[in-house]
Amino acid sequence: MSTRRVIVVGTGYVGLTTGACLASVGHRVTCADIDPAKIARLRAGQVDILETGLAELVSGGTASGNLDFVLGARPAVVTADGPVALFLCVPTPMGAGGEADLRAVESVVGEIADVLPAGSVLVTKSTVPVGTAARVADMLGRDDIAVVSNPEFLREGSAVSDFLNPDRVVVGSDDRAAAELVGGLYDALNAPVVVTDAASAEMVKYAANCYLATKLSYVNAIAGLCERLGADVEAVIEGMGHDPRIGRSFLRPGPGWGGSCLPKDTRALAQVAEAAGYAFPLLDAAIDTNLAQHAHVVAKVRRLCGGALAGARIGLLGVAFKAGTNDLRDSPALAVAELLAAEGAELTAYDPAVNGELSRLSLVDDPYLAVKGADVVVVLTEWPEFATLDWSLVAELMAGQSIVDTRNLLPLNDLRAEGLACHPIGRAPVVPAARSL
Ligand SMILES: NC(=O)c1ccc[n+]([C@@H]2O[C@H](COP(=O)([O-])OP(=O)(O)OC[C@H]3O[C@@H](n4cnc5c(N)ncnc54)[C@H](O)[C@@H]3O)[C@@H](O)[C@H]2O)c1
Ligand SMILES: O=c1ccn([C@@H]2O[C@H](COP(=O)(O)OP(=O)(O)O[C@H]3O[C@H](CO)[C@@H](O)[C@H](O)[C@H]3O)[C@@H](O)[C@H]2O)c(=O)[nH]1
Repeated sequence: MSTRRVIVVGTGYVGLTTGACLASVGHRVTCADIDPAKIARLRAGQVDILETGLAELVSGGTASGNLDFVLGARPAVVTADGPVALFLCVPTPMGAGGEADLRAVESVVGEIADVLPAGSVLVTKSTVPVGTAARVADMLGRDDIAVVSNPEFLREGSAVSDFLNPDRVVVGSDDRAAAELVGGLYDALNAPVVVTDAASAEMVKYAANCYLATKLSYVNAIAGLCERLGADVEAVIEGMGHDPRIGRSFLRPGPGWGGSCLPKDTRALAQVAEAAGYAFPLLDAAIDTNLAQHAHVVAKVRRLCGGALAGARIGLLGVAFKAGTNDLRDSPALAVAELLAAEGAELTAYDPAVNGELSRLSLVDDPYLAVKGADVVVVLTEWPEFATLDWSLVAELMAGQSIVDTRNLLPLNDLRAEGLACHPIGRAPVVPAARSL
């Protein structure tokens, strides 16, 4: 089987990064999307998402002739004059019962089934449950097309760098030659390539994301216990992280994990396990611990407001689900905001990457406007600039003195010096000498 062309369907975080990066290593790539406005903007070199280096790769690819943009998957496929590797990078959001909603995947497969050139490979890069490659092959009904699972592990905010420097490339298919062919598209990246069957490749993605989520729920639970017992989670992480079996990465406590992937993928695997009659209490507990972490942050704020949030003015620093992105999908900051608002708190928020309208809170374009008049300020996203605010000015602007730092980001002694009390996660509060809280 030979493949001359790459087509990427879906130009979001994964699709646009995949298309632009594959073009940058020499492949001839056409990116397709269902959204006409997005295609028009991409043709004009405009990239909507906040990803370092992506706009440059898009303009470089367009200029070199290696990258172009087409409205619709079918029109992109019919222009191909020979076999293609077609990457499905469409959304697989959480369905009503927690399951992965595969309607976009199925819709694209239906759209292209009869026009895919013989000898092509259909690659599922969207995160899809075990068995989807087999189902896609059934839907295609073509024995001249191979289906390969090639899950993606990039993180938002560092998508280009993650894609171009992957820890590994996973390709799975019941047609080994097709899997190797897709693995070969990544040759220029010099990454380890794991070649396996389709079901195992699909499982790798959920196993990895659910492991990461479980690791974070574990560290958040340890942080909660540290608060009760008078230990310092930062020292605990340092002590644990030296053990290479544990590692230092992905061990930061926070307001809970969120984003467009971990919440939906944990729920999807839990749903798959339940449907298979397989008890997976560890995964259920990781999800429940995460919801409890949002509530834990709210309880801290409530306590600092004297036991009731009704009418309290709360300043929020950060609404994105993590620093480096403007993505709000399943943001723990918004989950916390929602709970605070439900108890009657009045919320003003600032995020350096987010503007526009949000329900339940007033979004301002200056951190000092967010803290002005606040009884309590809560840091919810780890933007580095929050660590270097003018604490003297913050103290002057706030109505109260308490800051809840859910990312353990702030310079505790600088805050104390300005008369502010800082309440981190998993470690003792640092309060001004004259005050007792
Ligand atoms: N965001 C991440 O960090 C990340 C990382 C790894 C894997 N994934 C997985 O990759 C998949 C895509 O995620 P994303 O974050 O890139 O999504 P996204 O929402 O950013 O982008 C999806 C794109 O697909 C387009 N689309 C939807 N239906 C279409 C159709 N029928 N035809 C053509 N285009 C269509 C949308 O217009 C949109 O531009 C999901 O399965 C997700 O779980 C995401
Ligand atoms: O030590 C840490 C690391 C992360 N987080 C939080 O965990 C969530 C997820 O963060 P991250 O994994 O960096 O973001 P994503 O971009 O959603 O990436 C995850 O989800 C992607 C989509 O499946 C995968 O491809 C990536 O490998 C996987 O890391 C965010 O709310 C972070 O704030 C912490 O609280 N502490």
